[in-house]
Amino acid sequence: MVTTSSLNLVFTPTKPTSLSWKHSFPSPFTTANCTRRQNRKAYRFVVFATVLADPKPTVLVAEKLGKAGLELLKTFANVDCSYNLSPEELCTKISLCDALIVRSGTKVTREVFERSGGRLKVVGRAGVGIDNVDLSAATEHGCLVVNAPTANTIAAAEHGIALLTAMARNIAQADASIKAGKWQRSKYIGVSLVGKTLAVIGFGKVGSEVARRAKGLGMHVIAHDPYAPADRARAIGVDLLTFEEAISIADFISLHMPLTPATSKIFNDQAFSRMKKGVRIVNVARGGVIDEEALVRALDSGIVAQAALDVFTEEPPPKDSRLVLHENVTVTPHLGASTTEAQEGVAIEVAEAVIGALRGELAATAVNAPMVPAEVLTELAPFVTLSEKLGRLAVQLVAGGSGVQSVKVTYASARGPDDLDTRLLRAMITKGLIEPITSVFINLVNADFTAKQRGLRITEERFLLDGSPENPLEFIQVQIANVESKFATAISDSGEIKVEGRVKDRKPHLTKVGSFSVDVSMEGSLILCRQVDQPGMIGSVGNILGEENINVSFMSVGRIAPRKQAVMIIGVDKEPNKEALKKIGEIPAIEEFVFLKL
Ligand SMILES: NC(=O)C1=CN([C@@H]2O[C@H](COP(=O)(O)OP(=O)(O)OC[C@H]3O[C@@H](n4cnc5c(N)ncnc54)[C@H](O)[C@@H]3O)[C@@H](O)[C@H]2O)C=CC1
Ligand SMILES: O=C(O)C(=O)COP(=O)(O)O
Repeated sequence: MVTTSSLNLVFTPTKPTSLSWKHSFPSPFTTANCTRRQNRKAYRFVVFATVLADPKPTVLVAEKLGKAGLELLKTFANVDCSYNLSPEELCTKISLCDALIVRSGTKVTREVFERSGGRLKVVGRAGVGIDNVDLSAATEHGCLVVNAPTANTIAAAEHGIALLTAMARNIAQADASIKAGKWQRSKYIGVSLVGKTLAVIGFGKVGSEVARRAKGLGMHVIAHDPYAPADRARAIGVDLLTFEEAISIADFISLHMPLTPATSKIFNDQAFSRMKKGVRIVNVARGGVIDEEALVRALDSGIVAQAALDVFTEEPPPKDSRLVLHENVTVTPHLGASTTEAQEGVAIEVAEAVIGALRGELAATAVNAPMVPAEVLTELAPFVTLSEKLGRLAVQLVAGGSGVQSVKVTYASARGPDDLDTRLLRAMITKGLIEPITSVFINLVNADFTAKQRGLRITEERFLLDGSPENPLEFIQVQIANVESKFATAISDSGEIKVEGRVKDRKPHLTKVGSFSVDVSMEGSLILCRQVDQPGMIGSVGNILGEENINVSFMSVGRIAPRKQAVMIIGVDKEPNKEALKKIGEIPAIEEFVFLKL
């Protein structure tokens, strides 16, 4: 039977477990008018574990941002507002920045991430569409991308309705004509909206607000959105139809989907050929969802009677663009989000998200990382620390040249799989496994990507325990298969390096090494020894460390049986020098030992 005894020789108080990174950026949420935001239920999780050299991070604001957002940023960071940078100027500046804030006018390309030299930690998009940010490159570089998805919804919807009504009544054309000295009342006879069918393509935040408003104008509204829940549409009195059905029965079509490979040029010759002759189209989404040349053809042939466009494939569009100059086309220069209210809103939304991310927290607007709700995170916090330390410990037990390829993580919990989100834990185990052996910086954003790139296969297993699921987890076990260990004792009976940990008093504890049960708090550095169990062992090692003035923070001995093999784990405040380690190795009863940094 394996028994455990544990002995705390010198108690070293530990810092409370903190999920924010080790840098000490002050909280920006200290002024009275920010308390509402502070109290708002935010989603938070660990993103970065770097210590930034400058006490204040630098945020590059590359496009005009609302004043309230800038003020908020300035409470926390050095803010560099440099608008209209050329791509080369952006790439040059970026290596000096921890965060970048953009709107739709800046292309955040792979080169931007490459040239940042790893310093860029977060890109904030002060708006919804993130098609101007190379998300794959961001993820590969461990750079978080956040957006401001809610604050401009109403502005975009109102602009959609403004374009719809302006188009139907020829407002822009009539305005231009009267300013040119003409009075053409019969030329600008419009069409009525009441009773007409409007197809909303993309029934998300903006699309559903457009639908609501169009119903108020007496229109019959239908929608197409492959991912929208039918009950949400029903609640607004909108029928969800297929793309073909929706575009073929509509008198008006309003576009509100994101630009993705699937939606790129979805409005092409074929789509236009299915529409009712004389259909009218509004686009406040992205220019790229329309094949603009096909739209010109459809306008020329009369299939499309009118179009009202806020967005273009290329922005600004070429001065001689046939589409823009077409007499049946009304255009605005990407003004959907441009209201005073929306700009203040997105500025605050994005500033909060960027500050949160730089502080090691994250608002609910991460685009390239999973989100963990605040209450779940509070519960998981000590397990997050445990996960990273288990990974860090396990990989240091691997003998050089073994090549870690296959890692199995077992989560023992009384909770069902739906009640336990392990993405954060897996990311932190990955971080612990990879960071000690490379110069790669790992966070929740790039953990899975980096593991995959390095050929590291991490499988997860749940071990369902009986009993009350009060604690999210009972223990976590990390096993590395097909490797040699520099501490043979760490190899379990089934042949893998195995370490297991639990959380006690919200602190991570190592509770198993190989087949030996132990119990040590996982902090500082550890010396793991295998010896023949006999009196005086703790004293012998303690004396050697004492001579070197090394504080021992705790000790734990796990043994198979009295006077048989035992594992002794000693926590030390600093790394013993080579001489001291050699002396420990020379204690006759010690069969093997290893020094590990947590
Ligand atoms: N012109 C402007 O200034 C503004 C433009 N926008 C753009 O409007 C669009 C919508 O924004 P939100 O409503 O906030 O986003 P959202 O994410 O709430 O809604 C987008 C909807 O499109 C749907 N969708 C995805 N693929 C689709 C497909 N193939 N066909 C039909 N629907 C599809 C999604 O299921 C989702 O419901 C985005 O492209 C955004 O960038 C948003 C704000 C301002
Ligand atoms: O939020 C969006 O998706 C928009 O298109 C708004 O773009 P903007 O921030 O005005 O450049």
